[in-house]
Amino acid sequence: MKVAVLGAAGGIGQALSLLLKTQLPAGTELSLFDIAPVTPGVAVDLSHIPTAVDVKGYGQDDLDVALKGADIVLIPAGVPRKPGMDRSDLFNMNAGIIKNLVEAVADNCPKACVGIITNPVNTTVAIAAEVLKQKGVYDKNKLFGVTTLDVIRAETFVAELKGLNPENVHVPVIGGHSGTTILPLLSQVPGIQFSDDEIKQLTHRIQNAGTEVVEAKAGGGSATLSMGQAAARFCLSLAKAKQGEEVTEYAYVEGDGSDAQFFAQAVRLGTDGILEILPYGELSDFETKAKADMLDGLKGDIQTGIEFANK
Ligand SMILES: NC(=O)c1ccc[n+]([C@@H]2O[C@H](COP(=O)([O-])OP(=O)(O)OC[C@H]3O[C@@H](n4cnc5c(N)ncnc54)[C@H](O)[C@@H]3O)[C@@H](O)[C@H]2O)c1
Ligand SMILES: O=C(O)C[C@H](O)C(=O)O
Repeated sequence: MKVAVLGAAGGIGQALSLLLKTQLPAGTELSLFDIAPVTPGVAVDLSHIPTAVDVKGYGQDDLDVALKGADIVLIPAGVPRKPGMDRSDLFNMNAGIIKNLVEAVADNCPKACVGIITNPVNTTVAIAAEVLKQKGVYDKNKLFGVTTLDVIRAETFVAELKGLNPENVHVPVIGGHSGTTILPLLSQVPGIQFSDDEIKQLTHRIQNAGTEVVEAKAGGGSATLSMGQAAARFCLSLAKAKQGEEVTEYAYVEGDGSDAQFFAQAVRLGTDGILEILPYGELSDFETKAKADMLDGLKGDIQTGIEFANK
């Protein structure tokens, strides 16, 4: 199996690559690409860790070879937020980066499962889908916006509030990946009841957790370490699924369009990507209203991506 990370020298890229070097199955090739000149050095550094994962680093001119034959591609390439910015403010910088990188994915590894981390995810995933369609290789079962960070945050915050071990807490998070489009389904957390106040406060904290990190880093970027962990979890699930294990994860994917063309939901993964998008079940009144209130915004974010890719 070959796993490629595009943007591998960045804050997320390095954390993710470290976790993948130590956790991917033996025999995997880990291919690191970034335009930053340090990239081959990051690969040499990681290559001294004694696991049977073979790391190679590629710079600026070697995108094609970095991607050739990859089974899984993770893309955290691009600019992060600073305080005062919304994720959508990153569109001008990151849209073109995603377009170029996904074109190369289509040319070099058209059958790969692709996880988009670069913000604004609500929009960059739509760009990626359009680019893959233009290249005639789009498979909606293999394109994912990585929203795992929303899930691990929700589980952490619920566990903190209720004094539980976060490993035993499971919180569905649906919708998109920005502000109110992030919709935790606290009514569906097994075995835990919340007061109305707790629901309001937790929902707000989960929706604003990215901003919490951006403000705490005070101009030094956004979440990198927790995102590295989240992306590694998602990638390892894709890898397990490729090897025949059935795994369920949440991700922002193209489903039946009943909410929006792309929508984060639980997906059952198999050897060829999504086997099944699982229904999210019955929502509480609070969640039903929150979903209704955010859908137009999410659809607008998606439309922005479609228009960008087709202009
Ligand atoms: N999906 C999520 O939940 C989530 C979470 C955190 C951050 N993000 C997003 O991930 C992105 C990266 O964040 P970061 O903190 O790692 O940023 P960073 O600045 O630390 O790293 C980004 C890396 O991308 C590289 N890069 C830029 N253009 C490139 C190109 N054309 N090809 C290859 N590499 C390129 C840069 O050289 C840099 O090394 C941001 O857009 C951020 O908003 C998403
Ligand atoms: O908040 C950001 O800009 C980065 C990321 O989307 C996050 O949720 O941490």
